[in-house]
Amino acid sequence: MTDQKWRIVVGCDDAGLQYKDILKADLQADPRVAEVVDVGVRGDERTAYPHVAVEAARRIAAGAADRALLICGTGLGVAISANKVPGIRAVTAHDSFSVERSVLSNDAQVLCMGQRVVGIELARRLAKEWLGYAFDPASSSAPKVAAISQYERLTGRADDKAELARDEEIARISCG
Ligand SMILES: O=C(CO)[C@H](O)COP(=O)(O)O
Repeated sequence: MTDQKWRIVVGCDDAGLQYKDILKADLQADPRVAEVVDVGVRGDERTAYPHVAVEAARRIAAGAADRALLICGTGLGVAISANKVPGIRAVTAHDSFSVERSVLSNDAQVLCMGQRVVGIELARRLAKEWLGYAFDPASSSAPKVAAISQYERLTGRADDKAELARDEEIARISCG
């Protein structure tokens, strides 16, 4: 459980619009939520899911939001896209345990669901449960999440010299 009030971004493509709007209304009505920012799509918009997901993820990476809830047909494309933004850990989850562990094990800031996969009442329940979890930086999961960040940081380096240093550092990363 957490006392934190979340700043949340919601987003979807046309295949996730109905769920996004319902979940957005739930989040706006939840006392644990400080702010909900909708990055689309709305109405008849046809923006493809990668653009919406990356926009949402960038807001988190920039510190303007804490979390994002993204919906597409499957919840897969938005997760893949959001994960392209450095520092972002996005997951697709349609069950209670995975939603819990996405936060407590993985410190995932982005939860993705598929409107064509999960029923709306389960999606609503999962989003509600999701708000109740906060990652514990003192937990045994923290070094594993730190290792993910290290891999990301090191594999992002471009030049040859850095590549050598990167490989050496990668070899030293351990979740021990
Ligand atoms: O589910 C989607 C992407 O993972 C999206 O809503 C539909 O994508 P499409 O099958 O490429 O149209």
